[in-house]
Amino acid sequence: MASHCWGYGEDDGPSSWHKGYPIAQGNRQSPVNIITAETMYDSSLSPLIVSYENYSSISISNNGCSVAVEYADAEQGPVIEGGPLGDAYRLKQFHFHWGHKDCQGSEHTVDGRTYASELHLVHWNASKYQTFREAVAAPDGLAVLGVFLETGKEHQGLTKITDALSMVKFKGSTADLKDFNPKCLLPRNLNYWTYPGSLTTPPLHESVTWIVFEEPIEVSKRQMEQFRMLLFSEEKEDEKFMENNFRPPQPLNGRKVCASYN
Ligand SMILES: CCCCCOc1ccc(S(N)(=O)=O)cc1
Ligand SMILES: [Zn+2]
Repeated sequence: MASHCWGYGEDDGPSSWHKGYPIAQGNRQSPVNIITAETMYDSSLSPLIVSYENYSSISISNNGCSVAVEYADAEQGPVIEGGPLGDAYRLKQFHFHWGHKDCQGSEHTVDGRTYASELHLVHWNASKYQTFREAVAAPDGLAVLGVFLETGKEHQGLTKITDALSMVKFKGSTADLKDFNPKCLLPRNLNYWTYPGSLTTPPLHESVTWIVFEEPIEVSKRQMEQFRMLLFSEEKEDEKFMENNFRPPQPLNGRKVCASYN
């Protein structure tokens, strides 16, 4: 499989990714099902420090498998540290995974429960590596914050994103999106689970320290519908709605999921 001919369809979906990316069958793949009774409270986990004050978002784009908001690569940019992290990790982009309907769409699951969507805030270890591309393949290269989305009341902060989706309907489209503060997308309670894993899309590098928040954020059904009007396809191609762009849970292979709270 040449690069970028993977997808979420019948023939190019997650069950066939191993043909082009053998690491798909590796021993620290993501996402996983988090079995809460088997998580381990780790008192040595310090609180997660989220320093998103100096954010400068640049654009929102449809890359054919999700919709992503990119951040400027600046020394004093938004970073996270603490928790399971030994270094400061800089925010590169955030994106979402969602379903055809509200009862499925998340990548991680909790005791088998799926959520309508899952937000990934992707950070790279700028203390140790020079670029994102270098970090993306290193075992301590990335840290991704996972936030579950469930349907309920409208998410005020998210409306700036959901109202911009119509501008990036087609694969390959990009629009300006300045000054979006990602902090508003985090849940109130920052209790989290953490475990060593991978990218959940090709190239599936085993380079991610996952930090998944227990508390979901609420978004409206209308906001979920706005994600589902995005297309996997380009302007000239047959219309294929972007939905069910999630990988199912992968084997833990003996990995322990640690909890930041007791
Ligand atoms: C060599 C360039 C790799 C670009 C791909 O980067 C990714 C892919 C997946 C994720 S996710 N769903 O695990 O958060 C985060 C970043
Ligand atoms: Zn993702």
